[in-house]
Amino acid sequence: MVPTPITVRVPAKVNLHLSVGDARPDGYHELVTVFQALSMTDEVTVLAAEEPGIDVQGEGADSVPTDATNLAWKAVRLLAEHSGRDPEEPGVRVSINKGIPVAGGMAGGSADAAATLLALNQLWRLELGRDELSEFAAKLGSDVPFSLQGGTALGTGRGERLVPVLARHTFHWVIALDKEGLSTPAAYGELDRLRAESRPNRVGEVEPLLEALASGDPRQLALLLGNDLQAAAVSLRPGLRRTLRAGVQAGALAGIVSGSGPTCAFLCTDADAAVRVAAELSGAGVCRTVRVAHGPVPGAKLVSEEPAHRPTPPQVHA
Ligand SMILES: C[C@](O)(CO)[C@H](O)COP(=O)(O)OP(=O)(O)OC[C@H]1O[C@@H](n2ccc(N)nc2=O)[C@H](O)[C@@H]1O
Ligand SMILES: Nc1ncnc2c1ncn2[C@@H]1O[C@H](COP(=O)(O)OP(=O)(O)OP(=O)(O)O)[C@@H](O)[C@H]1O
Repeated sequence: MVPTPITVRVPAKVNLHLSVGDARPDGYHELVTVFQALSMTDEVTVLAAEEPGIDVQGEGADSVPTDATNLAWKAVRLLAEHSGRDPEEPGVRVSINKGIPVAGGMAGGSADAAATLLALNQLWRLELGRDELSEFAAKLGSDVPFSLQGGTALGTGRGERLVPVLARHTFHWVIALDKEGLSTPAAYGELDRLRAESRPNRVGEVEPLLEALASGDPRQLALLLGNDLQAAAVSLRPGLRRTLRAGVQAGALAGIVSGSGPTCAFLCTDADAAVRVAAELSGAGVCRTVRVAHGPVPGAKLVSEEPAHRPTPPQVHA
C-alpha cells in the first residue's frame, strides 16, 4: 500500500534579542538569542514518488531553488542516509507552500528543513524522538532546531542549543516585508566589518528581556528588544531606517530588524492595535507588503494533529 502524503505546518521566527559575539574559528558567531515563533507559516508535504524532486509554490517561490541546494532537500538526503536509503534516489517528492518571506531573516529555509525532517520521520516510520530530530536539525542550519521546537526559546552556541522560555502572553506583531532579500552570511560579514572600523552598540544582557516575557507586558518587552545584526542590515539596506521609523510613527511600541533582515517586526499593544498599525504602515509606502502576526505559536506540527478549524489571520497588503 502506498503511504498517504504527510503535511507539516511550520512557523517563521523573529529574534527578540540577538547578541552576536565574535567570529569563531569555524566562521560562525557565538550567539545569545531569544527566538519567538510567529503565526506566518510554510506547509511542506512529502509523498512517496517514483520521480524524486521538489516543487515550491506561494510567495517568493521563484527565488527558491528546486535542486539539491534547497535546505528541505538536504533534510531528505540526511534522513535517507540515516535510514539506509539511497540519498540520490530517496523515492520522495517534497512540495513546499511558502508563506514565510524568502531570505527575509525569518528562517524560511530552516522552517522547510525542519518540516521535512518531521514529515519524513512519519512517512518512513523512523520513530526518531524530538531530541534525535533536533540533532539532525542542527546539522542542517543554526535556526533549524528552533523551527522544530517553536514557542519562545533561548538559543546559545550557533543558536542551535535551545532552552524553552516562559512567555505569559500572546504578543501581537506587524511584519514589514522588503522588496528584496538579504543574505545571512553577508549580514554577519557586514557586522564584522563595522566592528573592525568602529564600535557599534551591542545589545545588553538577556535577563531583563526574559523577565519582561514572563511578565507578559508588551510595553516592558518593547523597551528591551535588541538585535546586534540590525546595524549590519541597515548598513546594507539603508532604507530600513525609514521603515523602522514609519512603524513606530504608525503606533507600534517598538520596531526591530528580524534576524539578519531585511524584514522588520513591530511589537504592538494588542491585536486591534496591530491591525491599525499595519493599515497605516502599508499606506506609508516604505515596504513591499505588511502582515499581522502573533506569537508564540508551536513549532513544526503534523497538520493532522492540529484542530480542524483555524481562524485566518488578517492580512494587509501595501
Ligand atoms: C541570523 C539568524 O537567523 C538568527 O537566528 C541565524 O543566526 C542564521 O541562522 P541560519 O540561517 O540557520 O544560518 P546557518 O545556515 O547555520 O549559517 C549561514 C551562515 O550564517 C553565518 N552565521 C550563522 C549563525 C551564526 N551563529 N553565526 C554565523 O556567522 C555564517 O556565515 C554561516 O555560514
Ligand atoms: N526551502 C527554502 N526556502 C527558502 N529559501 C531557500 C530554501 N532552500 C534554500 N533556500 C535559499 O536560501 C536563501 C535564504 O532563504 P531563507 O528564506 O531561509 O532566508 P532567511 O529567512 O533570511 O534565513 P535565516 O533567517 O535562517 O537566516 C534563499 O535566498 C534561497 O536561495
